[in-house]
Parts: sequence; C-alpha cells; structure tokens
Amino acid sequence: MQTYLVGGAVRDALLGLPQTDRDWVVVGADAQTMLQQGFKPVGQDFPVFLHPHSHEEYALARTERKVAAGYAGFRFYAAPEVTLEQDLARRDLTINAMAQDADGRIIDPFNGQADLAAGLLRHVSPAFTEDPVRILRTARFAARYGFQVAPETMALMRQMVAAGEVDALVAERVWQELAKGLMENRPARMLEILHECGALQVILPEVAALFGVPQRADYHPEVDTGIHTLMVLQQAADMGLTLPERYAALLHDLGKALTPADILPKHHGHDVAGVVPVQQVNARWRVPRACAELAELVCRWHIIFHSVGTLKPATVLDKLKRTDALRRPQRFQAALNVCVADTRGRLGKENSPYPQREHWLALLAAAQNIDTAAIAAACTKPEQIAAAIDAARLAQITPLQNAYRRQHTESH
Ligand SMILES: Nc1ncnc2c1ncn2[C@@H]1O[C@H](COP(=O)(O)OP(=O)(O)OP(=O)(O)O)[C@@H](O)[C@H]1O
Repeated sequence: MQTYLVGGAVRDALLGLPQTDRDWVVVGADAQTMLQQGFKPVGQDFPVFLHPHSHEEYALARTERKVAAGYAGFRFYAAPEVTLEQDLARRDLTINAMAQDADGRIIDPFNGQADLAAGLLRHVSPAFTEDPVRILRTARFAARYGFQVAPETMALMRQMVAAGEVDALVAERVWQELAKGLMENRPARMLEILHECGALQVILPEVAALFGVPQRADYHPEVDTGIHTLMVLQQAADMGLTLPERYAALLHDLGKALTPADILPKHHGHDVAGVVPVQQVNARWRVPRACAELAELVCRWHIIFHSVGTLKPATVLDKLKRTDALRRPQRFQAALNVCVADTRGRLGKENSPYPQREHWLALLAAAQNIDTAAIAAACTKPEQIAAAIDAARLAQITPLQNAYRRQHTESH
C-alpha cells in the first residue's frame, strides 16, 4: 500500500503557506488492512480512517458516481485497485486535485500547478456539476487567494444555477461555506463570484436585490447599494472584525432593496424595512444565534447609531435600553464596529473618522456608572425604583450628550 498527501495540504505547500490539516489517500489497501495496521474507522460506511498516532485522516482511494439527486445520491467505490489518478479525478478544482508521494514528488494529472501559478480556479471534470456546494467552495477559494474563476468553470457554474442545482443546497453546508468565506481575507470576492454566476440570487436573493439600487451620490459616491454592501463587508474584513460582525455588515442595508421607487435615491425607513429580510436570511440558513442577532440589531439601529448627534439625552437612554446595550455591552460594541465599516465602505471615504463609536461607548459607560443598590434603597415604593434609576442614568448622560451635540452634527 502507498500513501499520498492530497488536497489542501499540497496546494498550500506549493503556495508557500502553512499547512493547516493534512489529508492522505491510501492506494492498494482495503478496510481490513487499515484496521490491522491500527487505523480507526471514522464512520461506518465511509472509507476514511484516523492514524493511530497523528490522528490525521487517511482515506482509501475511491471513485464516486451520482446515482440520485442530493447528497445521499453519491455512491463511492473504494477498493485496492482504485488508482490515485481516479481518486484525484473526483475532486472539485485542479488546485485541489494534486498529490505528493513519500519522496516529495508532486502528482498533478490535471495541471493544478499551472493553475496555481496563473491564479486560476478551474474544475477538474464535468462531474463538478454533481455537487452544487462546489460553487460555494470555488467562491470561497477566490476569497482566500484572490484567484480568478476560469471562464469555462464560470460557464459551468452558470449552467448549474440555471438547471436549479443550487436549489438543492441544504442549510448546514451553505452556512458552513458562507461562514468560512466571510472569514477569508477578501470576502467581497466570494460575493462577487456568487453574484456573477447567479448563485447569489438563489442563496441570498435579498443581497442580490441590492445591486442596481441607487443611493444618494453625496453620501455614497459609489452609488450602487450592492457595491456599497461589498465595500462594507471588505472594510469589516480589513478591520479584522469577527464573523458575526462581517455577517451583519453583509446584511445591514437589506431594507434598501424595498425602498419605494418614488423616494429613490433616498432610503428613509430602510433600517426598519430591513429587519424582515434579515430574519428571512437567518431562518433560511439556520444562522447561529450570535450572527443572527447582531445582523438584526445592526440593520435596525445603524441609522440611529450614525446620527447620535441629533438625539436628545432622553432619546439616547431610550435607544440604549431598546438595543439592550446595558445588559449586552459587547454586542453593542460589535454593532458599532460594523457602523465604522459602514461609514468607511464608501468610495473615497475609506479613512473616514467615526466619532460616534467612542461617543456611544462613553454614553453607555456613563449610563452604567450609577449605584443602583443605593438608588433602590432610597426609594420608598418599589414602583419608583425603575424611574429613579432612569433619572440617575439621564443625569449622567445629559452633559456628555449636550457637549457632543455642540461639537458635531452628523448625518448619513
Ligand atoms: N464538495 C467537494 N467536491 C469535490 N472535492 C472536494 C469537495 N470537498 C472537498 N473536496 C476535496 O477534498 C479535499 C479536502 O477538502 P477540505 O474541505 O478539507 O478542503 P481543503 O482543500 O483542505 O481546504 P481548506 O484549507 O479549506 O480545509 C479538497 O482539497 C478537495 O480535493
């Protein structure tokens, strides 16, 4: 039996990048041989084993065949006579279909090295169409390496979308790929590619609908709301923001696709209008709670956050309460980080200051800086406590807010 390093580890080594996890293919063995050598099976029906010491994955070389729609429709055939080349042929992209033998030689039947050098994502075979998650993977690798999609692969992806293949994607796999892609260096590239092949219109129609929607050119020199959204997402990545923050950046302006034509390019009310589409996306892909909640919060409140300089102190306190900032200060801060990306994700505004963030945090700290126990003890009736606490908070907020309003007048 021979073992070969395959897939991402070979690709990343050729790119001079650190290898994260290493996958191996075993040729000339069957399950029995693996068990005898001390490997542990990963699943019952799957020819993948864990090395007894390194715990790395060793898969028997296998071919695959699609016999029915969906993920259950794949039939794998793993046997000692399956060759390395046959195993590599079932993989998605040429850059992922290379192997390395024990002497360090690269086995590259699909010219992955040439595509790696040219920065091209190219499918290995027409069987690419059998698994729509490959579209998402291709977009994700573009987001990671900044590579182009080969024209013939883009054409195939378009065909897959037109044939309805993308409709078959299940929430778990979509979210897994989206989440990974959002955390890459160039997440906007992933969205661009999904848009270009038409998959965005199926997976995130609410985001796709933003392209072509105009905005006021004085606030938004980039004008197009879809382009602005990708710029905000990219800013969020450049700022090193977390997954919930990047996801919220992507969805913050969904309401702008619902603006009535007669008020364009203004978008009054898009913050409130966006909440339902954000909830739809969250539900469709079973988005984890931290991401889902932050996206809804940012969508609903980002205009208020931007325009803090126009608010009366009592309104500030009301917003701190309605955003649950007092109980969830970290989430509040995360929302403000997205607002920074929103401000900077505009053409020519990449270095804009955003004093609103520090001011909101100062307001929050002021509102928290009261002795609730002493206030409660000083109240004779229990129903007076909440009002007394509010009054104390307001007394803390008011001088800060008045000073800020004198200094700034914001609009967005
Ligand atoms: N849906 C798929 N269709 C075809 N081949 C796939 C698919 N998923 C994974 N592969 C193959 O298995 C290998 C390992 O997959 P894995 O998901 O670990 O990604 P990777 O290429 O190692 O990248 P990452 O750095 O994101 O882990 C890939 O390099 C590719 O050859």
